[in-house]
Amino acid sequence: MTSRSRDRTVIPGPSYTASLGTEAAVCTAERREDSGRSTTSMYYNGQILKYKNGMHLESVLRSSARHARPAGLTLEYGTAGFRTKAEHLEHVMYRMGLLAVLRSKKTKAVIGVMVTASHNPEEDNGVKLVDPMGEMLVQEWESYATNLANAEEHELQMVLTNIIKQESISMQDESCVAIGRDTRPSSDHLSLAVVDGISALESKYQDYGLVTTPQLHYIVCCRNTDGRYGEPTVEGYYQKLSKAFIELVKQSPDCETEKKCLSIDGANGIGALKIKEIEPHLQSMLSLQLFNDGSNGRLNHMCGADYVKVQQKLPEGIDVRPGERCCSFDGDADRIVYYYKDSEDRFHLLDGDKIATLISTFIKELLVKVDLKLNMAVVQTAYANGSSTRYLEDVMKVPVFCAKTGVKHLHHKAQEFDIGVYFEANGHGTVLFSKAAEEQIAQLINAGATEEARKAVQMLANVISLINQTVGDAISDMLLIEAILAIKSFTVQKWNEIYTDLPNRQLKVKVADRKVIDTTDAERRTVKPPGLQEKIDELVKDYNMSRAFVRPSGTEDVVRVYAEADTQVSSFKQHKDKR
Ligand SMILES: CC(=O)N[C@H]1[C@@H](OP(=O)(O)O)O[C@H](CO)[C@@H](O)[C@@H]1O
Ligand SMILES: [Mg+2]
Repeated sequence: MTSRSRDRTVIPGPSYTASLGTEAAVCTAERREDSGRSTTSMYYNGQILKYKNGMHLESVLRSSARHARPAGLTLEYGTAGFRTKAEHLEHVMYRMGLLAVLRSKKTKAVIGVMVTASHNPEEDNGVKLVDPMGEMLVQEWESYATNLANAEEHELQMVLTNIIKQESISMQDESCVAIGRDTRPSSDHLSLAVVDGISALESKYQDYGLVTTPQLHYIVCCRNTDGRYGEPTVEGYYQKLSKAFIELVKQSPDCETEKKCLSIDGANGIGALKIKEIEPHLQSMLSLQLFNDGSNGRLNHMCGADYVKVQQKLPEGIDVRPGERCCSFDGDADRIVYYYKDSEDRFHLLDGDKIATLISTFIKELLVKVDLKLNMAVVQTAYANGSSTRYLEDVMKVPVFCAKTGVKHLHHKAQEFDIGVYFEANGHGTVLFSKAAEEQIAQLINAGATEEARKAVQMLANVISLINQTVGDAISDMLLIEAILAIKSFTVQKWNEIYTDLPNRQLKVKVADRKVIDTTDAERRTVKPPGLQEKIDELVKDYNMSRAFVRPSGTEDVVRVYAEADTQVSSFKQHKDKR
């Protein structure tokens, strides 16, 4: 455990010389211990490095000693940043504070740092960086993050210098970092380590405290667009979303007569806190019943979106009456799934695929009414239920694309269209509108030929305001879904009947080294180890409408196995055979 005292200035370790870089650019660090004093000099291609304003990154090393890296621990910036047991993450937090400052100087924009491990168990934690427009950290910087997190103490200055040089970062440029954290017991302490890293590089920062991941993404985007995306505060977020929601719901046929009711499983996390905050803004247009609000249960324990999706059953701690609409958030409120139980006590899940279908159908109908020819596509992952893909392509005539797991991949693909609807089956997703699409819609406001067209264009404009375009957002998605159901007078059962899911199973398998599995074709086929894909093909071919794949997880030390087929027995049998 490292000390948080601010007066420890001793850098442990012997004198050393170390080099890093390519032939063209070699960065060398040299440290001398002399009569108890330690000095570190940095050289770049043989030239001593001096940072203007006198910074030698010495203070970085001094503070770093307070957040020592556990020996032998190697981590990777994975699907959604770093994630592992919270007690192993202090050095990573400190170093991501450093990296966020460099990224901020490079982009000349506010960069976000979110401390969360999303759906992982309470004892885990993690961190992810948010880029200027509220997107995930650009992929090229992920390797910097990994190198920094894994650097030995004596390599730290060198790794930093290398990033500064490679990215031609001017250290005297201004920088600012926005920090957020979830409700895990470790998050408060770990976010202080982020602050320490930011402070070591003398950067500005703003700590937004307890926020959902999407709220931090929203704030970062607002800060970097001079408020054009909205007011950069949690209150601004509530106002923007609730205004758009109320406007939309007013368009529903029975808006005056029927109050919509929804039960929410808050996963005992940050989403529950934030639901309590937004509810008063909704002007009783929606009656929310909150369960697993964190007052006693453990975060994500037998509850939350991941539990419900993977286990395909009701979470604990929620009181469900037959036919009632319910939803679950995950631990950082960027995912949502819906469900209900029928009169025969059967559980029905409406996951990200059903959400993508509902939203894209609604938008397509509005586009037809407005007579706008915008190209719209749905982006899914290999985990999307085969029925949803077939329905979207064959019935809805919407093009569907498959991206690798992880929101950054889906987001990237969705940006290629005027309107890109992307959802992971687990309920993580949003809708992206291109600038051109937004402009065309804005121009049509009040210009519709008929009352119906005017209403439709207004609704499109409100959808744009309601959906969090920076990242998937449980609260924003929930409000959009509720508005659509109200406008279409859909019950949850009617929504569920749009298509019937193929029975499916998802399992986690612990193996010695998950990295031995390598995949291709958006993770739908394995290329390594040899022979594995052939075995899967052999098993799958005996079942109707069947599909199965395996891939190493990017957030947990497991291999994920997925199978679907025409009947529950078939999809389950494939799994058992594979084990
Ligand atoms: C099958 C599955 O649900 N995978 C999840 C999970 O990634 P893995 O790489 O599968 O561990 O966590 C990601 C981050 O939350 C999420 O984006 C993704 O969808
Ligand atoms: Mg999450």
